[in-house]
Amino acid sequence: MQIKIENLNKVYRNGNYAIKNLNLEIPNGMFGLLGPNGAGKSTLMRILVTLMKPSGGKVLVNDLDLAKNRREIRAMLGYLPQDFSFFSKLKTYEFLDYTARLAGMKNGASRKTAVDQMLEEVGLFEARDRNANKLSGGMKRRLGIAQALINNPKIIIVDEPTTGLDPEERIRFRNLLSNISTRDVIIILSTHIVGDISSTCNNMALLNKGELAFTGSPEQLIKEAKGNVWLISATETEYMEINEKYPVISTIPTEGGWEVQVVAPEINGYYGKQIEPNLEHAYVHFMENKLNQWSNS
Ligand SMILES: Nc1ncnc2c1ncn2[C@@H]1O[C@H](COP(=O)(O)OP(=O)(O)OP(=O)(O)O)[C@@H](O)[C@H]1O
Repeated sequence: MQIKIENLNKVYRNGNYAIKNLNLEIPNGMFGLLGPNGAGKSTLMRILVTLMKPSGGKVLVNDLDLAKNRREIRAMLGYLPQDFSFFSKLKTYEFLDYTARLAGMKNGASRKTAVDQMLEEVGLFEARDRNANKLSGGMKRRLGIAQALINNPKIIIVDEPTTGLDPEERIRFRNLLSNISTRDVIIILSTHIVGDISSTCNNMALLNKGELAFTGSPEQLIKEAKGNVWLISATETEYMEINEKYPVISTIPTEGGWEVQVVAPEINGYYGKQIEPNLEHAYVHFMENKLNQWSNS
């Protein structure tokens, strides 16, 4: 599977320019779409799932054109929207059975098998008789992914899937997606949570104000931050100054002061050492430096 996005633009009726000349290739596997609020992630997702037409440009899925082959492409899609909700009166298995019917699975016996298998896969089989609205937040998200997967989609699009989940459920959800990504599918994971991408995605894109700021592997983005992450041993007063001067990633109290992680090319006058960047550092480095440089130029 491959998605090719060419010169994509989206201007909303009120003049908001949500996607600007976007060119992007999305290969098989798990693809992370990262960007701050308002970057254009949801707009791009909505275009990809055919809920919205772009103002200009092209999207190709393998050799199919999204503008001309909407029905064929729809049949390949599974979508978990950010604000996923379901009919409260239905039991968990009833809800999934209903979505399977909507997806065109007409045969009752094979639909039942598919529903049971899917409930098993997302770890909801034991909860199948529970009302869907009584499930925990994490279980609801898993039911959301189950409805997106029920018709064996080739392209799975999940928008901010881990928002509101506790750490354990977040890891579980990521692992579930990772398992599925080993098949011949594309999973696009849109998020502003860097941790969701670092642990699962082989490729990613960084969007900012509707424009592509970076695309490549998370490792490539991390490489760009090398030499720009510091661990400073600071006194209380120094810590206050540092907080004003640099983006602080984390602080740990020590005896008589603080250990402060910052992203900066140099730390004039402070006592510290360089440390290996992770994706969170790299994201902050990129947003602080490159994007500020661009907007100033
Ligand atoms: N229906 C709409 N009408 C007008 N402008 C919109 C509409 N939906 C989104 N926008 C604007 O388009 C831009 C991109 O929004 P979008 O929701 O795609 O970003 P996002 O990256 O998904 O952000 P978030 O994480 O906050 O959902 C923003 O400036 C937003 O205000």
